[in-house]
Amino acid sequence: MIQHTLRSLFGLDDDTAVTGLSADSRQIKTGMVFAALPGVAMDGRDFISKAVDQGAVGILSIPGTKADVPVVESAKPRLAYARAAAKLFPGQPKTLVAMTGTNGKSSTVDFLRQIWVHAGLNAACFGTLGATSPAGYKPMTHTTPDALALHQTLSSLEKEGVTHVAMEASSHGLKQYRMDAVNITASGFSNLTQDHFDYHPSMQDYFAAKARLFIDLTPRGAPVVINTNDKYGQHLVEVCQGLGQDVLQVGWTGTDIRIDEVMPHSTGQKLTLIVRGERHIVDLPLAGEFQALNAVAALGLALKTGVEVSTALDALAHLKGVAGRLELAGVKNGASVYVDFAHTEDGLDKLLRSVRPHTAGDIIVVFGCGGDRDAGKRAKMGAVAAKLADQVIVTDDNPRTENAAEIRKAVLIGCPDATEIGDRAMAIAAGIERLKPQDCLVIAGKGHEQGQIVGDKIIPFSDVDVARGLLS
Ligand SMILES: CC(=O)N[C@H]1[C@@H](OP(=O)(O)OP(=O)(O)OC[C@H]2O[C@@H](n3ccc(=O)[nH]c3=O)[C@H](O)[C@@H]2O)O[C@H](CO)[C@@H](O)[C@@H]1O[C@H](C)C(=O)N[C@@H](C)C(=O)N[C@H](CCC(=O)O)C(=O)O
Ligand SMILES: Nc1ncnc2c1ncn2[C@@H]1O[C@H](COP(=O)(O)OP(=O)(O)OP(=O)(O)O)[C@@H](O)[C@H]1O
Ligand SMILES: N[C@H](CCC[C@H](N)C(=O)O)C(=O)O
Ligand SMILES: [Mg+2]
Repeated sequence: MIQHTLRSLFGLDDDTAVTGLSADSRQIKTGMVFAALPGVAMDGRDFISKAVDQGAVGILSIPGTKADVPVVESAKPRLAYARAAAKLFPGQPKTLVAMTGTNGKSSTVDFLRQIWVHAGLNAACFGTLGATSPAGYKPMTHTTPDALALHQTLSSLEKEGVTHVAMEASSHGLKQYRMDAVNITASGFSNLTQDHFDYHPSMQDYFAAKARLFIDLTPRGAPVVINTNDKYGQHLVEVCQGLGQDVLQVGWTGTDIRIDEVMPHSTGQKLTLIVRGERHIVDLPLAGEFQALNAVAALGLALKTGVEVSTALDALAHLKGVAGRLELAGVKNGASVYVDFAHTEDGLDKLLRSVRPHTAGDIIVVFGCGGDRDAGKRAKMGAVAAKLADQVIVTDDNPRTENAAEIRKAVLIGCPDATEIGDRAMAIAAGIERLKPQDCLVIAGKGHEQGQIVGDKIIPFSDVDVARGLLS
């Protein structure tokens, strides 16, 4: 089957034994087709001879590529690669929702999965946090996996019997055509704020990548759920209406699902929602404005994929928080310690505003910024921390290949009065040490992550485990 599919896809003769496809020469074995893709850091074409030595029987690449084996040329080889991946791993869950936006994707896809499960459906979600389905949990390396891994995942979920799946669409994934062969039923948009300027040359380019989900990948007439608080969301509403999509507007200003009132309390928030013109009160067991916004986006997507209003609202009242998103790590003499994944200026802003109504004393924040990522957000995150927290401790996130002290220095431009403690465990310890009974400590930036990336090594590290260890 694979043989025949690949042979016909790549126009190879009947005698050629074709065994698989990869875009990584290191994975090539006898009989495979090598997709030689020009990339960000390297050029796959530089590895063609190595791939052929290892047994590649065909090459997929851009026009003009030369090799000692047949070459299939494509002006968009990543698109051709994605289409080949979908043919190799056929089968996708019937209802497939893709969620995009700078912040809120992981939370929204998990909330949607929870609503579907509450409605009795065989549902899954995947992205930054890995894949969760009734069969269990599988880790993943990317928010939107490489096309081959993506179609492998979709195919195995469908074989498991999953009928409803929600996935995250990252701007990298969309720009690199990773999900162009995915059969999308509905899509969602949360917001667009500064991130990834190491990869996108401008906000326009970043928006254009996100907008591909709605313009190129979601079928005309399909439901799209958009948070209209966001100015890019408002623009996207016009674009999608122009294209004839079935637009559902949600959020504080949502015309279809509107958050009318929020009453924070000790264990969550009471939301008054106007859903299709009718008023409903939901006790959401999760704190924070951003979690309310993600919950209504998930609600919109659930309604558009066939869940009854009453069932979906009941599911919201039973929602479980997502790992590393405003996760309570513990309490010290009445002071709460939260771990969160805010790693953008807007995320940190929303996070710190979310804990304020629950904090009578000081908000102490411990955070840093990742290396080899958008350097422009560092001082801006520092400034937000200085503005909205009472005490700031700047520490290391994932320095990757950058000098950690230089990253901290860039953050400190925005919060010059902050305390600097490079060692993350020591910074968390200092934050806990400072806590008085009415205070709140927020450890931001790494959320669910189980390791700290230093150079090319991953050192085991979990904010929640470190905080719990220190609190016990
Ligand atoms: C910047 C970026 O998006 N890079 C992704 C991209 O790599 P690339 O093709 O540009 O890679 P490259 O290193 O320049 O190499 C070019 C080609 O040569 C090949 N190669 C390279 C070396 C070799 O020995 N042999 C070989 O064949 C590579 O496999 C690649 O096909 O395509 C690869 C395959 O899909 C991804 O694994 C890789 O993710 C890297 C590891 C990464 O860190 N990506 C992050 C930034 C990312 O994608 N993040 C997003 C968003 C996260 C968020 O939401 O905030 C995500 O979806 O995860
Ligand atoms: N709707 C939102 N608006 C603003 N900030 C949010 C929103 N939702 C989540 N956040 C903040 O962003 C962090 C990450 O949330 P989440 O993991 O859901 O986003 P994501 O879009 O999946 O991120 P990533 O790009 O890393 O995949 C949260 O911990 C929170 O601090
Ligand atoms: N998906 C995001 C996560 C950032 C998390 C933060 N801990 C960092 O390393 O910058 C990224 O890869 O940019
Ligand atoms: Mg995510």
